[in-house]
Amino acid sequence: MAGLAGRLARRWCSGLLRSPLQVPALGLHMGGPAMRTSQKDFNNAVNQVKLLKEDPGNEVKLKLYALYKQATEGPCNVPKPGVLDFINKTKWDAWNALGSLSKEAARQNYVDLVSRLSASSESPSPEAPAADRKQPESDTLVVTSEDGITTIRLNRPTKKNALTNQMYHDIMAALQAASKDESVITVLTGSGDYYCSGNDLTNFASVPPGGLEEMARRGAVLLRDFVNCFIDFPKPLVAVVNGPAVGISVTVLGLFDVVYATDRATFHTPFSHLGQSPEGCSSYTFPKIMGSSKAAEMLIFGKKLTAQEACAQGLVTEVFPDGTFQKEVWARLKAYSKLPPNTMRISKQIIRNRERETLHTVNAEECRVLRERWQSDECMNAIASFLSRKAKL
Ligand SMILES: CCCCCC/C=C/C(=O)SCCNC(=O)CCNC(=O)[C@H](O)C(C)(C)COP(=O)(O)OP(=O)(O)OC[C@H]1O[C@@H](n2cnc3c(N)ncnc32)[C@H](O)[C@@H]1OP(=O)(O)O
Repeated sequence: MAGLAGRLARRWCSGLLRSPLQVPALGLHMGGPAMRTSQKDFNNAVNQVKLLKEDPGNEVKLKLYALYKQATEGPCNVPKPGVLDFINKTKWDAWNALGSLSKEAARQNYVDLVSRLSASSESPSPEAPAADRKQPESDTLVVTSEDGITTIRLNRPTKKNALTNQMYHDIMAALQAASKDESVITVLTGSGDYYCSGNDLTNFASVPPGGLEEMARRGAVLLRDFVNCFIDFPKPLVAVVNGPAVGISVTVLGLFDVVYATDRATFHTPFSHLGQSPEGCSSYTFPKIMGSSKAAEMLIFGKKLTAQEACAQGLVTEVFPDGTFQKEVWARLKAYSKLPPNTMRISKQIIRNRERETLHTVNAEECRVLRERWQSDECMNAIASFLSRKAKL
């Protein structure tokens, strides 16, 4: 929860430490019983925050904000912002979470926190980076090439490998590079216990100046380009599904040549729960792979399949016991990578080329429909529910 709150708060937090306008004025009545922390200590701490050498990160800034409000105004006493007012709601939640903490205790906590921050900013420890420091975007995707196999690894395990907008771009770039490199097989897999939890729902949290309409337009362009990269990928493409898969990470599987899954994996396309509609060409590939009624159960009703069920439906090529999954799969892929590369590429083309145009048409149509869905109340309410932690799959 705190991690998500911090992310949502990034925009307003970014200037909090520097701009006095964003820190409410002091000079409040701070009287009352004997206090361990004087008003002077508190005022000093407020000034000290602005002089910190290192950005303490959004989580900490949110904590500082909440303690400041509690110390100066007491328990949260303003109406809760609407669910779609993500930023103010995040701030309100942080303040409200302090409950009936006294002004004195809040002031003390604020001063203690600032003193810890000042100490650590004086002697930074490279071995112990701040837990909430943002990783460089490039770390969320790791691309390696070995034994004729290029592996694209989703590397955001703490967020179940949810796909940020940056990751969509990075995956497209990685696929472009893999299509031209020396490797013969390309693999997509995930780090940690999940394969991928689908689109990062906070992608929808920062609405650009053009409003919801512009956000939906941009999303549709990005989605179309992303899926096109899978449709046009020229070499054998293998998914090594190391855990549960959700949303777009499931739908594009219909565009892979082979899908290996651990028996821990599940396959879930909860579009109706999210007020969204199918993408990744699944409206075409899933009925073709598993028949229209099984596809409907997944894509309309959001039925989650086990790995064995997905294999029985033809979406997964083979399921492996989790304990031996990595060993067995990589041994097999290494053996396949010794096969003649041109022959494999040509075989893929003859299997896929016939329907390539159809897939592009399907992709464009799915993106057009989604663009409308993203502007619907059903969709916005579902996303707001997830972001405010009321809903989870
Ligand atoms: C260019 C745009 C293209 C869009 C294409 C359209 C794509 C559509 C889709 O992909 S639809 C599917 C969207 N995904 C979801 O709805 C999944 C939402 N996540 C969950 O329901 C759950 O997190 C879970 C079931 C995947 C895992 O539950 P659990 O094991 O209990 O873990 P946590 O919920 O505690 O998750 C840990 C941490 O990760 C964050 N997180 C997980 N998934 C997402 C996500 N999809 N978007 C954003 N954040 C996600 C979760 O919030 C936790 O964060 P925290 O530690 O609280 O900060």
